[in-house]
Amino acid sequence: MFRYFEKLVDPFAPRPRTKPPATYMAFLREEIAPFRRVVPFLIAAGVLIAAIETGLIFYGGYLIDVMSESGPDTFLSRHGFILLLVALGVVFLRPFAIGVQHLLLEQTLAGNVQEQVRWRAHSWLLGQSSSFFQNDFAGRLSNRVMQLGQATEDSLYMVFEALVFALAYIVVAVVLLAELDLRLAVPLVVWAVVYVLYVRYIARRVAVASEKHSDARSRTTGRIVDAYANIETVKLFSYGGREQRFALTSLRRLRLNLQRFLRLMTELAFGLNALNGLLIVGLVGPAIWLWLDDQMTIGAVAAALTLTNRLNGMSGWIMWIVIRLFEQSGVIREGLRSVAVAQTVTDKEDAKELAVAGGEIRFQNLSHHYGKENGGLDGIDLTIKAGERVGLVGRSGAGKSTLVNLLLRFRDAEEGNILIDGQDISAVTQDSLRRNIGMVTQDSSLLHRSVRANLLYGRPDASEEMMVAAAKQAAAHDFILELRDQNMRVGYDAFVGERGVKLSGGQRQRVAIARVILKDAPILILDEATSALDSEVEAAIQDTLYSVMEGKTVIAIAHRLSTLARMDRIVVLDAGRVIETGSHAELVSQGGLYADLWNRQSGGFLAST
Ligand SMILES: Nc1ncnc2c1ncn2[C@@H]1O[C@H](COP(=O)(O)OP(=O)(O)OP(=O)(O)O)[C@@H](O)[C@H]1O
Repeated sequence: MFRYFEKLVDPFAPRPRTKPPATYMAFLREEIAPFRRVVPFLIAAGVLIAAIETGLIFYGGYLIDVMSESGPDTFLSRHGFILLLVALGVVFLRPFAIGVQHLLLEQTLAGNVQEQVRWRAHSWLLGQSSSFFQNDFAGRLSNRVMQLGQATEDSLYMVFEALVFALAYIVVAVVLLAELDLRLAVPLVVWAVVYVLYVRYIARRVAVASEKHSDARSRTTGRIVDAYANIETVKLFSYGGREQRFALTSLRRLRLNLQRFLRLMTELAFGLNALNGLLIVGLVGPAIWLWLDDQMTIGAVAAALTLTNRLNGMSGWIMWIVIRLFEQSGVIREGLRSVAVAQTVTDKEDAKELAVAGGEIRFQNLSHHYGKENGGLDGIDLTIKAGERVGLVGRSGAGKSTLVNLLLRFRDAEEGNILIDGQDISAVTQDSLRRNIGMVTQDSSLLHRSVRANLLYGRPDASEEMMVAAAKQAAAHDFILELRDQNMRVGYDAFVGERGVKLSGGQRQRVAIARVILKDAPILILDEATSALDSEVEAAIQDTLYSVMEGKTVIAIAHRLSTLARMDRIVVLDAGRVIETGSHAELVSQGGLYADLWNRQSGGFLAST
């Protein structure tokens, strides 16, 4: 039975890739949408339970009156049947209604909506551009994704468990009181109105305080995660507890925000109880007065008394629920600041798959200044022929990585186009673009998964033999076989640590090279791909890389010019512009920047060619 209710909704069902709504209500509406079949039943169950509860109170008053009127002799014959019906209702109907309500609340709603929100938010964030992630803490983003799920679940749960019940309770209570005497319904209506206004006043302040508190919490998480993720830099440079002080500033702000929030709680406790005092006096007073005047029975007074007691207890609970609701609305708003952000690099609606025949790459009037006046790239016109191997050279900051990042569409260029085999990369799907490009970087980070999972990342369908062959080509097979992690997984099954930290830089680079060999994409980008290798391994891998380059279009970035020995052409960038292009020999004889850089590097391939 549980499983039936748990499976009523599929939280991971595919959905259109649109930006999550940025406002609180629209967001909740969207998240509740998959549950729309269930909502009427949830509301019906809440109303039924409230009607039974209030009905019982008034029935209690009625029972007192019947008992005092009829006495023990005639009580059962006059009233036995109704009593039996009520007893059956209490024993069967009430638990049944509450049971169904909770199956829908816990199994269907709470059990699914949290992960639904997180899954959707995470999927959306994965589609954000690199600059989005560069501008934020990974810790803060993940905190927001996790909190968003929790807060949404909490909010919807409270609405359907408590608010529906409370609303129905007060409406039924007003109706039944009016049945007894219209004058008794008036104080309850007045109280309910003042109560709602007061709750609104407090809750709004709670929402603001909660958003600030939640923001401070995410910021603190961001700082803490950032410190852990860069623990070596912290240890190297953070003398005299500087990092601790940095975290302390955040924690102080967090505490201040929490204190502001808690002040509201105290204010609330006082205001609420003052209001409840007025309800007790306002409802029971008139009831006694009506009884004195012989206009009301003892049973009715007893019912009014029980009702006020119950409302008294319930109002605190509801207030708490409403406060939590607004608190969670603050958390949701804060989360949406990261999650409901439009993606800047997106596939066009009619985006096609990139079809690579030869792999010609053409940069046309390409400029990108990272939103600034200058820096980055400035009017690049460059064509790399199909199958050509080009070495990209330039001083640090010349724009080499920018060019590659634009080619990979990690960002969209501010001006100009990039064409691969005549197809503008902004008009094809990002998946198909990146599927056709293999890349090894200076610091290829690996995912904290097994070596096998990392190798197969670019080609999940590769066979074991293909994978091992690629590892052997990259001179990685032998050291992989010797790997062992703390969970005693060995070889290709061993985990590599976050970002691959458990491997040496050279080992990481070899796994990255094996991964690219396995991926076998027609375009290859090598960004200081062998920089972490010792010269012996590097020489071996260079040979492998050259054989891998066969038939591919290659862009190789290197500071050590000797590694570009066998490139077809060298392109020199400076301050975001192409300033020289030609073969090594041509450029050396030109006596420009390249010749300058070359002369400063001792050794080199001139001797060996
Ligand atoms: N995310 C960014 N936001 C703003 N400016 C950036 C960003 N990345 C790079 N830049 C700027 O763009 C220019 C080119 O940087 P890029 O990283 O492309 O140079 P590079 O030639 O690859 O340098 P290196 O050889 O040191 O890796 C630099 O002035 C740099 O400050």
